[in-house]
Amino acid sequence: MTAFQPMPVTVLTGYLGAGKTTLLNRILSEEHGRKYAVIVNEFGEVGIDNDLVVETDEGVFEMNNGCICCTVRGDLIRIIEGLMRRPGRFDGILIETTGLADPAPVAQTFFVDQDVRAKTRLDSIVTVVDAHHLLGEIDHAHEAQEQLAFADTILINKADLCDTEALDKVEARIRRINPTATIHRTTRCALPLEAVIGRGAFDLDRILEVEPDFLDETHEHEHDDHVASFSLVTDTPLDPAKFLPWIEQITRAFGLDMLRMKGILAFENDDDRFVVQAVHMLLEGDHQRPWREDEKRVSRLVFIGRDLPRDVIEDGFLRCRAGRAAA
Ligand SMILES: Nc1nc2c(ncn2[C@@H]2O[C@H](COP(=O)(O)OP(=O)(O)OP(=O)(O)O)[C@@H](O)[C@H]2O)c(=O)[nH]1
Repeated sequence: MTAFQPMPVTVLTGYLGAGKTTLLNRILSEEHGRKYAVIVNEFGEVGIDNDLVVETDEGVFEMNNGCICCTVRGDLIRIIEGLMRRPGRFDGILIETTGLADPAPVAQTFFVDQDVRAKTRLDSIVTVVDAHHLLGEIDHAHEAQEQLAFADTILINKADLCDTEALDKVEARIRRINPTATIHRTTRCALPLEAVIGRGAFDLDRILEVEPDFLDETHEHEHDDHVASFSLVTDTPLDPAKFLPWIEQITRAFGLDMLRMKGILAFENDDDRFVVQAVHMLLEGDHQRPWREDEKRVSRLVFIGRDLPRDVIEDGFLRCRAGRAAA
């Protein structure tokens, strides 16, 4: 009989659009012979992330009812307890938090809840950074600072968008917040998996230095009240000739305040799902995979930003439906 081994848990965090899902998909796609249970939490009423994560044997557990660090901690505990009743099915748990989550309460769950604590071991908090946007954001985004302070491993991602001098500046800023974490520079989160998984890197003593009340359950934190999310949904197919120029225009016009946009779209006369994403003004779009027979061809877009004009954006979006007059 083998001795009981607590289940290793890796928390993937990082500000909006930094590359957490990209890293998660890399971990899940690599040939390593291990199986991971995945928990994804996102900010916004319409779940999109679940659809952007590659297929896994165990499925993806979604928590969309709020921020993982606030209202859904009870859900997190229940999901983990449920997973622990399926021993032998997987080798580790990966948790992707929303870009607006403070990782402290997530990490705290693995120490203050007796049951979870007995069965799991927090292996590492990995923080992904958008090298292109970090310096513009960090002073306004309290969550981004917390995510860096709590990390034991940091990926300075999107290195392809910066020169060495800019990356050095980003690294210097990160070091002011976290002098000890292991830092890697990456493009599309490409790095050997051993750099992020199974390192036993989480160090409670260091965390208690950063946050002396870490183990105190009443620990409070605040979110930026101006950051809000809304979702747009339609089951009428969209006309790409209208939608693509419109979304480019929206991204240009509102890019400064638009922290994140992502969507899964059904275009007219197109059997493939189209995924569109933006982080501020950087926009990407591509076909993903064919719509399945049993899937409703619904277009969903989620916007997260500071004081974005929902009515203007919604009006423009609805005008992109096939057969409607353009804006
Ligand atoms: N140029 C460039 N783009 C990247 C890189 N890594 C990720 N992206 C793109 O950045 C966008 C956000 O990536 P995600 O992996 O979805 O980021 P995320 O942190 O999961 O985003 P949220 O969970 O929505 O906050 C996508 O359009 C990616 O294709 C990179 O290294 N370079």
